[in-house]
Amino acid sequence: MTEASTINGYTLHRVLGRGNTSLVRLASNAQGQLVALKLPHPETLSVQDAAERFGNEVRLTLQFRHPHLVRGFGGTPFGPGAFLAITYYPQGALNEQLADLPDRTLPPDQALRILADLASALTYLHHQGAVHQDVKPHNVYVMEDGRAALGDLGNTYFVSQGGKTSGSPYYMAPEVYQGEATSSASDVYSLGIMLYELLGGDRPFNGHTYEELMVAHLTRFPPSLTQLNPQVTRSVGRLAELALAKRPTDRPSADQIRRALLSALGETPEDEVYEEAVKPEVEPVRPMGRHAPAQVRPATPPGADPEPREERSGPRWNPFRRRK
Ligand SMILES: Nc1ncnc2c1ncn2[C@@H]1O[C@H](COP(=O)(O)OP(=O)(O)OP(=O)(O)O)[C@@H](O)[C@H]1O
Repeated sequence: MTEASTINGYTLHRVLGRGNTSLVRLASNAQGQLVALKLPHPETLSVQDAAERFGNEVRLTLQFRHPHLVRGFGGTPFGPGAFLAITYYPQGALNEQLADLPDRTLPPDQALRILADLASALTYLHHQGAVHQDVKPHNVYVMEDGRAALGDLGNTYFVSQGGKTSGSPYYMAPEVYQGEATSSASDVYSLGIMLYELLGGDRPFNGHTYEELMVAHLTRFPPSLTQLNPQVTRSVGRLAELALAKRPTDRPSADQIRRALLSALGETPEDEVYEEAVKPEVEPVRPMGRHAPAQVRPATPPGADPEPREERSGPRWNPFRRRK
């Protein structure tokens, strides 16, 4: 590397990836510890909505503490020096790991462990009064020991403060398609889609356009997971059905899912004890859309192909990219 390369005391190494919002670089701190450094694109900082989302991600990542939420080590939410230092996951995001598998399916116990970890992270967020809004493999990181962490808190909001509704069409709950605000139950639905996807090898609802996906989520019932994968037990198949209930009130809570998944792994679920959230040292970000009525901001504009054509052919193509 020839360019001068330190930012806020972190020495920059190679590029790990590039998302809609930021460039992600491998970096090391003064003690030589490797981290992933998220650096917002210049366009992110110049568009208010995107800049606020990045600031929100920095603030909440540093504030929340949970073993299955991506851990933040330091960051600056706003301005030209904005950055976020988080745990480095050598295997990249889960969608990238899945793309490398021949049939996109993990062995059941590995999938159940990842899902139980995500259910645990959601239980914590919901307990804090927050909604994640973007649960999907793109935002999940798995360590070599098989333990998972949920990341990308850019769209996370506290229910008491209100927030702009958003989501990714493949993972978005029926009521959100219908214009309702997101909730803990819509996060559970997104987890249900992942449950289906990780054990069944495909997402339960597909479509070429936003409308097709909306119709599928609102009206269709996918084949049972136990039919798709004989290794899936009836109780886990039933759990997926419940998590994908069309009515939010019919879905289990994240904690009920966590307990059921741990039982499926042969473990005895225990109550979770939470570390206190860290008091933010950074300037609080103005809650997004506080005064605005809940407004659906789907990842794909209505009528458009939900899978961005320009990236479809690449091996790292990611159909869940959020549009700015
Ligand atoms: N902690 C990490 N460890 C290793 N690789 C990472 C990490 N975070 C991100 N990456 C890599 O960088 C890519 C881009 O990250 P990410 O999707 O979080 O970017 P973003 O621009 O913040 O998100 P979005 O596209 O949703 O706005 C990921 O797909 C992954 O390959």
